[in-house]
Amino acid sequence: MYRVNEIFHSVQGEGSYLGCPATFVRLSGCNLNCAWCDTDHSEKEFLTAEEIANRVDYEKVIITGGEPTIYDLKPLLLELKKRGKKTMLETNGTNPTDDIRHLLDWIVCSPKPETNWAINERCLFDELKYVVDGNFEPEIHIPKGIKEKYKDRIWLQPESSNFNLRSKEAFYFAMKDSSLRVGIQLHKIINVR
Ligand SMILES: Nc1nc2[nH]cc(C(=O)O)c2c(=O)[nH]1
Ligand code: SF4
Ligand SMILES: [Mg+2]
Repeated sequence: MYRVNEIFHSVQGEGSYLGCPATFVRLSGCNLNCAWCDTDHSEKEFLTAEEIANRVDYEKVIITGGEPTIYDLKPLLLELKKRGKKTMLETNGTNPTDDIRHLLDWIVCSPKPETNWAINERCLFDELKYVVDGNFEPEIHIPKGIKEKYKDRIWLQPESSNFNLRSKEAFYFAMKDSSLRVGIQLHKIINVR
């Protein structure tokens, strides 16, 4: 059983798949407690893998939270793959993903200040997303090897409560280091889910 906050249909508002319609599965609970956490991940429903998969309408499904890797995601991912879904995960990078990598088409890792932007050595991913929050410094907080390996797939996302100022910071960071990329949260700008 999974503790679920919400299942909704929207458009990916962040990262490489920006603009793609997708079903979002927001699992409840998180292993961190970030100061600027903007997400309600309280529990609303208890659902089985099959019950969740039955509610996924779009081909793309984004599993998010909270922190989805606090669950054993295998049963859910197997159920989604059985239905031919393209599976995507949003994780804070603190837990391994190597054991579920083969069941995921895309993994977004978003390290957090709460852990000093650490990434678990068994956390495999396809792209990185850093929130530009006034404390984040690319030169200090992004490991050098990662910068080279993930060039053009490292998103700098302005923190939304101070969007104009943080966006400008993100611009300057990217202009100084061309492996970085300025991102947005489209859903927040247009105020949809
Ligand atoms: N539209 C939309 N795109 C998103 N991409 C990542 C989200 C998340 O909360 O993990 C999210 C979200 O909550 N809404
Ligand atoms: S990792 Fe994400 S969901 Fe968890 S507290 Fe931090 S911002 Fe919120
Ligand atoms: Mg969000």
